[in-house]
Amino acid sequence: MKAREIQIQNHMIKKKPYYLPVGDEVELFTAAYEAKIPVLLKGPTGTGKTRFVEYMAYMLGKQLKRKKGLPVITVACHEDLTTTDLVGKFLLKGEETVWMDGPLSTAVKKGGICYLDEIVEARKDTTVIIHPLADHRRILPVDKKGTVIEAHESFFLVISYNPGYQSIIKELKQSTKQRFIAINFDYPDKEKEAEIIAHESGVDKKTAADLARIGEKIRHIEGHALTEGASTRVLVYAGSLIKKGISARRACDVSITSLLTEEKEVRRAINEVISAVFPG
Ligand SMILES: Nc1ncnc2c1ncn2[C@@H]1O[C@H](COP(=O)(O)OP(=O)(O)OP(=O)(O)O)[C@@H](O)[C@H]1O
Repeated sequence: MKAREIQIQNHMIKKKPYYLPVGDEVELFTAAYEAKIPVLLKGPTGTGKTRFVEYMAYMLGKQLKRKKGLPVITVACHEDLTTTDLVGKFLLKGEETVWMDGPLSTAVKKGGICYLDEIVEARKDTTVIIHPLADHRRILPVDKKGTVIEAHESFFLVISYNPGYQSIIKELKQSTKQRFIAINFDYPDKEKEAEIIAHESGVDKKTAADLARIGEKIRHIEGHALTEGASTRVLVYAGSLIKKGISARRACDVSITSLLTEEKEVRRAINEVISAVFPG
């Protein structure tokens, strides 16, 4: 079998991740976890979805009295992702054929959160594999072995997608979507975003508030010119560079302006926003 690359991260969240709730997402996720209803996180890039999953894994693990939180297995989905990548395959080892679990079957057996990032990128025949796992059955059929795995008590399925990128062809099937509850992620308000920037980058409160103001203003030109506004992530990056001694204008240039668009007019508009907040 041809070697395939699949991006997986499997880790225990040992330290409490910093996460600032922006709405009722913590309560919703906790209730869904307890009711065993899988969760779909929807929202633009860099708005804290991954951080939130890590935070919830830590918090729910504590609730379950697990010292190190729940493990999180993250799979970055792409269009070549197959059910074999997720569920597992037989491998030839010397004379023997051995079975190797995929990330999904590992999480289903051992428990913890399986986070399928950008699920909509995967082909529809791959996504349907999660259907029996995502409803009351909580089972994963392993066709190649002719077996079925019952999900571990603590297994929890979380998927994410960014509606902004998607064409109609790439929409999730209704039969997939309607097995989840959807929690919407968006940019936090200015005050909360400034708090996040200050915490994550270490800049002082005033600089963090200025960066948050830039973020908000750029998002207002978004509708006309940009596919997506400046995310909290890029504002944190700008803050981190400022903290390292780069001038505020230059930091914003390399972490915000140069990334958001190639269009001169739009860049000019972004630069105006930045220079109004950080004049020279
Ligand atoms: N509510 C929040 N609390 C704490 N940090 C946040 C929050 N929102 C955003 N961040 C910061 O923004 C960064 C990016 O967030 P994250 O990687 O979770 O985004 P994402 O929504 O998963 O993005 P993508 O869709 O591209 O994977 C985080 O590393 C963190 O520094």
